[in-house]
Amino acid sequence: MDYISTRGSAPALDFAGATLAGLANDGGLYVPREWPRFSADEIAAMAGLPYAELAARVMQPFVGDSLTPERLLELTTQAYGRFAHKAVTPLKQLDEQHWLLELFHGPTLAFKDVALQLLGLLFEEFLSRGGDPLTIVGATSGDTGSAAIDAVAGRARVEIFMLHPKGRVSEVQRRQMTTVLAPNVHNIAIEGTFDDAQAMVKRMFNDAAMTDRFAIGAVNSINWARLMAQVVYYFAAALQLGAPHRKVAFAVPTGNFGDVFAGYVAAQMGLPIERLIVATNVNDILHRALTTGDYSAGTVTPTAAPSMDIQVSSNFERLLFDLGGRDGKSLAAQMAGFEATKAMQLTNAQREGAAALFTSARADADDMARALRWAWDAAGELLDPHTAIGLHAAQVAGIDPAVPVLTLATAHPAKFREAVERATGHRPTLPARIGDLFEREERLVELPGDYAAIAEYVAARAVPRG
Ligand SMILES: Cc1ncc(COP(=O)(O)O)c(C=O)c1O
Ligand SMILES: N[C@@H](CCOP(=O)(O)O)C(=O)O
Repeated sequence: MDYISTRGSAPALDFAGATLAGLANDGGLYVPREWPRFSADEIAAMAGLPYAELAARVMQPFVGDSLTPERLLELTTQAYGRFAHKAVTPLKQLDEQHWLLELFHGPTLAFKDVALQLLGLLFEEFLSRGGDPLTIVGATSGDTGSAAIDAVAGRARVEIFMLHPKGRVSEVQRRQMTTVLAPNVHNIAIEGTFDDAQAMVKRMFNDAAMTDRFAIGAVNSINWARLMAQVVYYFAAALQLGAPHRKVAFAVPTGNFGDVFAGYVAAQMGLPIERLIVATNVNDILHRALTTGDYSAGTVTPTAAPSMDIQVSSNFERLLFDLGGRDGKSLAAQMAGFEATKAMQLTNAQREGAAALFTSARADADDMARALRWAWDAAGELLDPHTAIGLHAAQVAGIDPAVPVLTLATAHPAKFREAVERATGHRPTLPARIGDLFEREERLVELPGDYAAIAEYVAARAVPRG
């Protein structure tokens, strides 16, 4: 399997190359040249596999020759061995139609661990084969940061620089990043929003002054390997509810469009999915794009679901590429227009293609609080605010009552204790493994939201090529 850029002019790479490269050097995102497809019989044969085995089975076509099947299974076994639940991503039933797909049993209590625990091992594996040391530069609105740091802290030949928007992540989220004191971890709080941080990260991948000196790598979902690992839990969940003989729908709290794009990939691979419900908070660019075709970024409004306070959704580009006939040249022009004006219109093909599988809904603060209360009162479940937005969307999407709807529970409620307590009157407790988080020492620097300042900081601490 090789990987091509959504903007059509970067060199194609194999899986190991695309994993280490992160972003393509034409500014595009890597996608597999074609979607591998499983038959219904092949999917049926996956039922009952332990998670690590299912993961290796689903991911092998994407990995190609970069890892043997035996080595891939060793890595998935190691990655998912650190999860606190034996099923890794268990299901919980809320009522006759609605289910939670719990994705927060990893070390940092958010769905990001599912991919990043594996990605840390993939980096180690591919770097052990030679090449330059890796300088990871990432942006986080709260959860990617701690999951990526946990995955690479202390690993040889990797430095990680993680940018978060100062004051716009929860205290638990910040501490989960800043209390990791390994020398290869560098936390940077910037003035600005997640979008500002993400734009600076992407700029660094295209800054020859940096890329000539350093091998810049990505842990955000611009890195294809992130999404590949997330495809697995769509299979795991659907198989438990009767796939491939029965369709299910998924409601996905969405920001950077990575998680829900993984669902789209699962559908392309043959998993029967009724609908993918894109749930946004008031930062609703994706809801507007999917309902009206208008993809235009406004200013970011801080909410109680801060990890979704995003207006520029990186992975939407992957969807537009696929739905637009995989024409890199015309997508490059469309994205250049968006980068210049922060607005673009979807083409008819993109709109119609998206409408065939995606539905969307937007939740304001009241909708979110109502969903939190409903889950607590009706099912005795404390949700986190992001999951509550997903549940709201699941409940208003109008899915046929015969079709099970799974809401992706993307974070543990304890990461957002204040918001959960405000809505339900109940304060979730931190799981024992991070029970002492508030006693740990923090280390971070504060920098202006200015590319030159960030690049200078990284260049002074990263390990050069060679
Ligand atoms: C808890 C939580 N839910 C949902 C999302 C949105 O996921 P995505 O950016 O993949 O759309 C994020 C951040 O990415 C998150 O941290
Ligand atoms: N919500 C994310 C934002 C970054 O998204 P990513 O999936 O592209 O890494 C976060 O928590 O940091």
